[in-house]
Amino acid sequence: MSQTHEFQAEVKQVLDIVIHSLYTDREIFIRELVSNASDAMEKMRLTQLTEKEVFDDTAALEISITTDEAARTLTIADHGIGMTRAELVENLGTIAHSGSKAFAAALKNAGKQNDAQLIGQFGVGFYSAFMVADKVEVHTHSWRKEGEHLIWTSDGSTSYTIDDSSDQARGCKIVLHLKEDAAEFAQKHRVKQILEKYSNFVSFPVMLDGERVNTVEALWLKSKDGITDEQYTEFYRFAAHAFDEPSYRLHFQAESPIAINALLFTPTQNMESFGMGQMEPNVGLYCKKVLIDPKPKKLLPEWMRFVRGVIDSEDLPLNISRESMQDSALVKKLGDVVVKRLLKHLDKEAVEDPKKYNEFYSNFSRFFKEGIATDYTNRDAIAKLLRFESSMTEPGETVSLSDYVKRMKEGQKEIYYQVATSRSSIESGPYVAAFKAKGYEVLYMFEHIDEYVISSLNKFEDKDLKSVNAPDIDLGDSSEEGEALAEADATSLCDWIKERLSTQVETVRTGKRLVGSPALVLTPEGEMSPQIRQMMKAMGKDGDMPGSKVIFEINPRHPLVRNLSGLRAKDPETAGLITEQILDNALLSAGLLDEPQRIIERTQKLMEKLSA
Ligand SMILES: Nc1ncnc2c1ncn2[C@@H]1O[C@H](COP(=O)(O)OP(=O)(O)OP(=O)(O)O)[C@@H](O)[C@H]1O
Repeated sequence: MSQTHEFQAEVKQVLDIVIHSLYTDREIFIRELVSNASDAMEKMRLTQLTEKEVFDDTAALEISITTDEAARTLTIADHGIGMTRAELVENLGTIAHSGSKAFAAALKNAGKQNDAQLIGQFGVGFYSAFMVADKVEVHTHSWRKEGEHLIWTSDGSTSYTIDDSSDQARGCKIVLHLKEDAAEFAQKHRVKQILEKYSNFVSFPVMLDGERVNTVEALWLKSKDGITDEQYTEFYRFAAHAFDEPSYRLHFQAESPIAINALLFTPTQNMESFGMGQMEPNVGLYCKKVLIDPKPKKLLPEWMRFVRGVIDSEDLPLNISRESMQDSALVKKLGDVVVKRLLKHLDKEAVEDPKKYNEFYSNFSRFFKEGIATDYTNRDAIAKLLRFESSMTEPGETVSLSDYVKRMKEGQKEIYYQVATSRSSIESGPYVAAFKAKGYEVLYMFEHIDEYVISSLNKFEDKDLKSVNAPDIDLGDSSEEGEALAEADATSLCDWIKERLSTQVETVRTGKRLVGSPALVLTPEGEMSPQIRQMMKAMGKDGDMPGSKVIFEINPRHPLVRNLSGLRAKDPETAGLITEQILDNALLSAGLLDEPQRIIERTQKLMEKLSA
């Protein structure tokens, strides 16, 4: 029965670009199709361990590639799991997989001129066949006995058809009818040259026109000395279906507490930053070269989902089912060892080449912060990998918590930080000046989640992490010069302010930590901090937040405050307006000013008075 289906809209868009853009590196389609064939056979190998009823059970697990120059075709056949009718529709008619999803998302944000570049960055999996072919046939039979022999055909325009096929084998046979300008891919020597780059990573025989082109070897089991950087990169791209360069790699063997051969990579590009939702875990679990699970969920902690690669352990029982594997103590131990090694490795790399690490970190910091909040076991090691700007760094440069602690001043007991939207809002605000005056470094954090992350971390190397706007910080007397209000005057001014602003402030007091600014506000202990409030607001949850009162600290040395003390007897109305304005300025600096429009009216009044 012949059926015609329309491609999903996103697929049409992707295909349109694949077909029409002048992409220079077209040969990658072979890597994509061979890697799909290899994936399908890895899945088959697993299925055979648990399923008794398998169609065409004796078919050899190998990839056969055939070239036909006269017919201008290239055929890639495997005996993997194949596809049912529904799977054909789902897998080849919609954007189901991560690479193309990210590509489609990036397309939305990019101008037309970048299309070709974009394909280079993401890859489009199966659809890359249409870069070189004007017709693609997929003959397939699923491993399920009740499946049908089917042929999927398309010219890559708007639709595809599914017909019955006379082909009798399990798996997929993909026939590419090559475009005139892609005739080279029907030449055996050309295809061989391409296959040589990575066919050795395929753990099944790869046959080209009946001749074996690969020696099956698992790169991760080889000694590091015999592997070049190019081979590592090719492997990363092949195994992770990636198109970027790996940023870091870790290749190690260990015997105890458990036998491990691991080869791990971190990407350069953060796919989640393209607005395409969460990545799946992507480190395959093997036992003696046999894939047990391509995407094991509980092997590495969830926040490490950006890591790619392979973990192989001969201690794992081969017939372990995926479900019981996830809860196995052995797998947990395996994960623990690998995570520790990887965190240590990143820490070492970060110290050796801070510039490179900073670049990596700027793309992946979100994952590390998620790790701090969710991965209690590894929290301290992850904390070493965090980086922040600070009062002692140039804009854009960062410091680690370890370096912060190393350069803490004598007598300084805590690690100080401030969360705000930008460096300039921190530096023009009233909080940091007193810390700077004492020579204490303040970490600058620019994301709302930082507050939450830091409160989960709480301590680093036994030092408390403390926000500069915590109410209980005592820096001793500040070094600011200048005459202060007499204590009695200051107390009576505080009482007067408290009375006027009682709906907004809980306490009014003179503060020692103020340098150069007239006042600041602090959030009382136990109240929601400004950053958490903003986070709630951003999530639309501010409706049920109680309006909280603040602690208002005034600077008895500041001329404005000293003048105010006298003015309140002479001209209470102006003094009142000025006091309200000082409070609003302080609330604004703290990110707590909810009704900024009231400032306009008040400054208007003040200006009228001034100009009279
Ligand atoms: N040879 C094959 N045998 C069985 N299924 C296949 C084969 N080739 C492709 N598929 C199915 O089609 C889907 C889409 O393939 P495609 O290459 O576009 O993406 P992918 O390999 O899943 O994703 P990515 O390249 O991002 O890892 C695959 O996930 C798989 O389910």
